[in-house]
Amino acid sequence: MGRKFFVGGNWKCNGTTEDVKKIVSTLNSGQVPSADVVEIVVSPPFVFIPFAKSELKPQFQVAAQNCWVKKGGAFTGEISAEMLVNLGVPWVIIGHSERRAILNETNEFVGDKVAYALSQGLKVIACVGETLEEREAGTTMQVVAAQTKAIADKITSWDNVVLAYEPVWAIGTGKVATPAQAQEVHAELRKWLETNIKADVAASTRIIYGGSVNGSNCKELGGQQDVDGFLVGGASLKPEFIDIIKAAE
Ligand SMILES: O=C(COP(=O)(O)O)NO
Repeated sequence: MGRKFFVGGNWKCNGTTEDVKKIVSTLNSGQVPSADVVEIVVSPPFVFIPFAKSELKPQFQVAAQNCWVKKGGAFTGEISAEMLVNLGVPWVIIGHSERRAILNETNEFVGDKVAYALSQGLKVIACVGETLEEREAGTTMQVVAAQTKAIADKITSWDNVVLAYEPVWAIGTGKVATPAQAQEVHAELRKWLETNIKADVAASTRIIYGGSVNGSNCKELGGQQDVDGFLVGGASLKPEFIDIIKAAE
């Protein structure tokens, strides 16, 4: 398979300058596996990106949590992909369920954002995931396939895309998906890529899980054949994030 394990930390809308200094210090002093074993990307709020990027050890890459859908300009409040590239930020998270739900980001808008970010040279963590209602209705795969298709329809290469499956009902709830639930959807997503894109894209694309990952559940989740890592929220703000990264071993 040869997919390098990938652990992302999504700090969301959290932190003060003091908090960030503490998190950076904890990460820099953590004993993590080597860069040929695990790829680590932490995603501070925009305002802390320059500090975090300058203070973190090189093994900790930095991501933005979003970027605008086209070239910058008269879009008050937005941050453009060009600005992130100019800052030397290599990654961006796009399509997080909180943005889909709260800011009504549609599948097509997310697809356009992923395409534009890639076109500017950014690497993208693209998020998909179903709500509890959608899972209980038995429509999980239809939902995440439609979300993935909306991205696939707009891009020409998956080389710089990591797909994050984050069931909405597991985000911030403590109700983590079981390893079997995660593996089932990851395997279906990989099959979707094989059927609709190309076999080598399916084999090489990292599909990571997010939703209440912590130091206790990460090992079993990460041991699933099609779980290539995590996108961690709450626990990425705590020292246990180092333990989660070690699940790569
Ligand atoms: O939203 C998440 C997961 O958040 P939690 O780990 O806090 O469930 N990742 O992007």
